[in-house]
Amino acid sequence: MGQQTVDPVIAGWAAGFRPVRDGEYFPPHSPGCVGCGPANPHGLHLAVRRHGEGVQAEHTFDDRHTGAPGVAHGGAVAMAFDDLFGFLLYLLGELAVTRDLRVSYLAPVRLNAAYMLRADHGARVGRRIPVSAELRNHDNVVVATAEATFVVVDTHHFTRAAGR
Ligand SMILES: CCCCCCCCCC(=O)SCCNC(=O)CCNC(=O)[C@H](O)C(C)(C)COP(=O)(O)OP(=O)(O)OC[C@H]1O[C@@H](n2cnc3c(N)ncnc32)[C@H](O)[C@@H]1OP(=O)(O)O
Repeated sequence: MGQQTVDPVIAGWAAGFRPVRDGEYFPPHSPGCVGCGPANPHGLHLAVRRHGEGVQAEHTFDDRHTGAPGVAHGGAVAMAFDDLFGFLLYLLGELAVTRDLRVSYLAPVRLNAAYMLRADHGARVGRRIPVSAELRNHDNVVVATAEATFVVVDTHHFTRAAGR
């Protein structure tokens, strides 16, 4: 590393994740994370908690994430899923990144309405971790689903990506 400064967020990930009890909220990936960071004014501000061996979040998309009038942009919905998957890593104790993400949009996701997100992981195979998630409306109807493959990386992946 020499004289280079290690990003404190990456250093924190490298130090490992603290245990989180069932029902407890996780810390954000970073203060500026567009999915969950409280300091990002453009972000979703997802608040994610442990639910058994999975994770869940209540979320309301707002006008900042408009696609068609009154409807959440599909990219914003995909971002919510992708960020939610990132919290499964806290449970797994692995550093990993999204290699692919497939979203099925089954019904429009309305703005300013509460939804429930839930994600679970499968068993790691090689460096691959399969994950899946659902988005349900207040009537408990599934309006979108997602599947992704996360690939396990080491901290150098993030320091390289950050140009450090
Ligand atoms: C706590 C940490 C929180 C982090 C923040 C979370 C935020 C939310 C999640 C994100 O937004 S992550 C950011 C978006 N993703 C990226 O920026 C990743 C960009 N891609 C890469 O850097 C590389 O492609 C990657 C590190 C993922 C893989 O490159 P490698 O050269 O290291 O691996 P390789 O391509 O050889 O494939 C690794 C494994 O994945 C498998 N694989 C590759 N593509 C696949 C595919 N499409 N489907 C299934 N498996 C696949 C491949 O067969 C192999 O399996 P095995 O290890 O079992 O042999």
